[in-house]
Amino acid sequence: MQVAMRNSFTGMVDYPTALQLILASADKRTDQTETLPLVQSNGRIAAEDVLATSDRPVADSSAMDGFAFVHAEMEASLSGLLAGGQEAAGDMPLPLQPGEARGILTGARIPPGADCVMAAERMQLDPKTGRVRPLHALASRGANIRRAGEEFTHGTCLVRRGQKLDWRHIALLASQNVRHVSVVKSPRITVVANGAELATDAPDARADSNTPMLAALLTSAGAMVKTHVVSSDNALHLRAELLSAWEQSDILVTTGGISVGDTDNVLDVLKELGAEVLFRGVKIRPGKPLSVLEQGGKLAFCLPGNPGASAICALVFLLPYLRSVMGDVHGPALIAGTVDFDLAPACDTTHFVPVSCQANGEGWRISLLPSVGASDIMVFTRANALLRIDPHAPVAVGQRRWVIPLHVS
Ligand SMILES: Nc1nc2c(c(=O)[nH]1)N[C@H]1C(S)=C(S)[C@@H](COP(=O)(O)OP(=O)(O)OC[C@H]3O[C@@H](n4cnc5c(N)ncnc54)[C@H](O)[C@@H]3O)O[C@H]1N2
Ligand code: MOO
Repeated sequence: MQVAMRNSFTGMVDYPTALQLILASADKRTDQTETLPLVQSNGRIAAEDVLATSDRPVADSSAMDGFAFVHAEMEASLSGLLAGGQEAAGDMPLPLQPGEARGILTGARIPPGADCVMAAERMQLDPKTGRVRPLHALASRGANIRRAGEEFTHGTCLVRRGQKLDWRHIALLASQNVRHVSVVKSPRITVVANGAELATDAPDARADSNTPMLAALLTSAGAMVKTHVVSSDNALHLRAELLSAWEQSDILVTTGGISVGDTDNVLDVLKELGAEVLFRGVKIRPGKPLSVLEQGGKLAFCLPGNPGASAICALVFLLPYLRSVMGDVHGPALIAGTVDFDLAPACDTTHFVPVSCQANGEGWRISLLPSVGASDIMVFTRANALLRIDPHAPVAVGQRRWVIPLHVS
């Protein structure tokens, strides 16, 4: 006779269904915004479009240190044009005088009338006459002039709502004198680990690696993270911690205690607290026990205790949910490479395999790494990507596959 188990995995969903259910309940937080000084917005999601308030360059300007002049005058003059003063970036030049070649530095506004700039080293100055002319050929009309608005014009959208901001956007916005930006508020996540083995004085104590791991991963993805360890298998202790954690956060994450063992209390405790099961178990490996519950629009992600399984569930379910609630319109950039191994998934199960993805001259080569399975965290320090292998889609040497980078930013 089969041993009866609590909370068995009888109604597991497949990977696409689990992801769909999670994303469907992502309550967009893009209406919850805050305004930050520009430099503090690094890594945050823009809450609104930001438009250019001026052309860039703001006026025709020089691309070289040299001389600005009228092309037709220089072409017509054998002895060259009279060297005038010098314009630097920040000056507001007066119009060019007839017959004048005005000294000019890179970035300076072109004096009205000038239509050509030549680099100083391509010109010669006669010290006796004070005239300059090209050393060799005359540059073409319009040469070395950056045209007003050639990079972008007033009103151009510089940053779209939903863009994750980094140094590139910060530079662009700073160039427009933007001092503050409106960004989406970071979701508050509480991660609660549980298990009597996590008590330092347990007879066979184990270190908690899941809360530091998840805190790092989720912080990198833009969340504000708190962690708690319930180092006991007592359901009442867990209940008290989960109740306060859920009240104080937008997303609850638990690790451990979600399988079918006698001390796996997480599912029952959350149900007791009024949560409804979105799904119980997913046909994936590792990470099968992953269960997600919902209460009042908030989700609880119950990740398996096995550290490798916990990491993979966080990467493939929790991060997409987090990005979605933050209104992040760009997912992680996937990498395409060529696989150098064969691997057949168990039927009806989606596998997630840490892989090494190395450049080999022809592109990326995706290699399998030795791993002891769901408890393995060492493998993630050797791997740099995750390969998804769908049911009935075995991997074979030479295939092109997409992988998810492990680096989260
Ligand atoms: N009869 C069955 N047993 C198990 C099944 C099943 O279907 N039937 N599923 C297995 C799978 S798959 C997984 S994964 C694990 C997950 O179990 P739990 O989520 O309940 O995790 P625990 O039992 O609490 O711990 C498992 C393992 O992970 C270690 N752990 C737990 N928390 C942490 C932490 N914070 N940091 C580091 N390591 C942690 C714990 O010490 C255990 O070694 O269940 C299988 N069993
Ligand atoms: O899937 Mo569990 O996640 O094998 O350890």
